[in-house]
Amino acid sequence: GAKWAYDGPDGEHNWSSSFPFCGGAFQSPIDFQTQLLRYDPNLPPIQVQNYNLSTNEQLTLSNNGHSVQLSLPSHMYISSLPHRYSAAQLHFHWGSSNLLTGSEHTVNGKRFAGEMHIVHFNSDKYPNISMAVDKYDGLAVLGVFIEIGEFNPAFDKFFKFMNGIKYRDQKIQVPAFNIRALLPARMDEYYRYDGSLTTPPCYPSVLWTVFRRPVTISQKQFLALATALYASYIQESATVPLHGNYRKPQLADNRVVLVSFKD
Ligand SMILES: NS(=O)(=O)c1cc(-c2ccccc2)cc(-c2ccccc2)c1
Ligand SMILES: [Zn+2]
Repeated sequence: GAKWAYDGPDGEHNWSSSFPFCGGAFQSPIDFQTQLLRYDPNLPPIQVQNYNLSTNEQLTLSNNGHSVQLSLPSHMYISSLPHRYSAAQLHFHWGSSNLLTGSEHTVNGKRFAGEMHIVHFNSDKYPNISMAVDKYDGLAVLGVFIEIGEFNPAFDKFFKFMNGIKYRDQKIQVPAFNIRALLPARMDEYYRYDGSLTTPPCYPSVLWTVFRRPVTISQKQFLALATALYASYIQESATVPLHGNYRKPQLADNRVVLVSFKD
C-alpha cells in the first residue's frame, strides 16, 4: 500500500490523502481529559484467557518498519467483552533516546514514556483479523502505558532479541512466555471508548481499553527499545532510526470516555 511515516512529507498530517479514514471520525489516540470522563459502574474487570503461553510455543518477533511487533496465537482471548476477542499481535509506540515520552494516549496532556497495544479481533463474528480489521465491531485493543522505573523481567523475554530485527522486515522466532506478565496488576481500572487504528488505514474499528495504571521498564530497557531499531532496510545505505512512532491526539468530538474507576 501507500507509504506513510510519523514525520516529513508522508507524516500524519498527510495520511488522509492516501488513507481517507485517517481524516474521518472516531480517530485514535485521544487525550483523556477529566471533563470527557464518565464513571460507568457496569464496566467489569478485564479478563483474559490463555495468556500464560508455554515456552514450547514460538512467537514471531518482527520489525515492520513502524514498530516492533510480536505475533500472538488466537487461542489467547479477552473473555469479559460482549463477544470473544482473540489475540493477533502486540506492538509498541515510543519516543526517542532524548525524548522519553512516546505514548499515544495521554491523560490531561501527560504523555507517558511509551505505550503497548495488544490487538485482538472479534472471533465470534469474523474468521480472521483481515475480515475484522475494517468492521465497526471488529477489533479490541488493550493499551498499556509504559513508564521508566523498575526493571521488568517480562519485557526482557523478547527485548533481548531485538538485535536480530534491527532492520525493516526482519523477523525471528522467540520462545513464548506469560503475556499476562506484560499487563498491569490491576485490570479493573481502565479508560474505554470507541476509536480507530492509530496508524493508516485508521479504520474506526477499535474498541479501546487503556489501563489506568502504567507498567514500568528500566531506563536501560527503554533505551534499548528506543535506539535498537531502524525503519530502513538492511540494504539501504542511509539508516533511518525507528523512534517517535506515535500519532498525536485526535479530536474527541462529542465522544464520551467511560472509566471503570471513581476517583
Ligand atoms: N496502533 S494500533 O493498535 O491501532 C495498530 C493496529 C494494527 C493492526 C494489526 C493487525 C490487525 C489489525 C490492526 C497495526 C498497527 C500497525 C503499527 C505499526 C505499523 C503498521 C501497523 C497498529
Ligand atoms: Zn498501536
